[in-house]
Amino acid sequence: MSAGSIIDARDVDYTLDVAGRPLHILRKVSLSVAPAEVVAIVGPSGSGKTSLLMLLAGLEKATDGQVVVNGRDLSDMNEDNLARFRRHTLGIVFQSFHLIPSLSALDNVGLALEIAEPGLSMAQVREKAAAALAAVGLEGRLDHRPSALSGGEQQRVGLARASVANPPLLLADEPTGNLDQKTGAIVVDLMFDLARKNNTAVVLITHDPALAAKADRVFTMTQGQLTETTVPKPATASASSARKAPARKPAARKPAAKKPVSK
Ligand SMILES: Nc1ncnc2c1ncn2[C@@H]1O[C@H](COP(=O)(O)OP(=O)(O)OP(=O)(O)O)[C@@H](O)[C@H]1O
Repeated sequence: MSAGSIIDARDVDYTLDVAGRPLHILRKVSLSVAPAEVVAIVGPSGSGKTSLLMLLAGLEKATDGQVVVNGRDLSDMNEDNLARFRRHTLGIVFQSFHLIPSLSALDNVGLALEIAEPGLSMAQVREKAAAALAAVGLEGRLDHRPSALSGGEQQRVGLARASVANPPLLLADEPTGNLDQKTGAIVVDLMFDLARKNNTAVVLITHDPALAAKADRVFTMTQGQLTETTVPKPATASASSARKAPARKPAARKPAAKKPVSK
């Protein structure tokens, strides 16, 4: 395993038992991501991208191989430890935002922070949540509920919520899937800028090669196999791959009738 990686997945197989037959979703997938590195995964629908993200989040277990995130081998962890790991290590950005409709933008973000850092006072929670929303340009929308926000604004709230506890890793599954192209590009720029400023690693899943090209490295998933892709950098992309990752402190999808095939 590479020393100091935020993600080190090695030879990961993920096979489901569907109606008594094995469905091989991931085959010998390996992925190593450095702290503060921004990577994108593209690939056709059904190729296994979301499944890989689920394994990295500890929401599904690999059938074979090893998934190590932030130094923790996820296959060894029970549900309590996995929940704790997720609270302190991950921010997740979803395609359909998943904001709580009855709560304001501030409270959506504040609630996530309270869960991640239960020791904070209400004043600290409000202050940090407001700062996270200001960091995504929503300082004027703190009291707005999701229904009063545009799609792009809702996804910015989702981004503020995912990053408010300053996790070392952001996982984003098609975060622009419900946005028009221009708004999607703005949200991805914001996500990558924020991650680079906070030294947060990102795994972005996207269908859009132009968005993927903004990442430090791009991978392609094809029929459950992951390969690194050489992508010419757009002239305006930040050259963050040249940046030295500084030391930092460590910090859902188809519910399904399925069960992993045991090794
Ligand atoms: N719970 C499940 N039961 C049966 N098949 C599943 C289940 N979850 C995933 N699959 C299958 O596994 C394959 C990979 O799915 P996955 O969602 O990981 O692909 P994806 O690349 O993220 O696709 P998309 O881009 O459309 O979201 C697909 O063929 C999918 O139908």
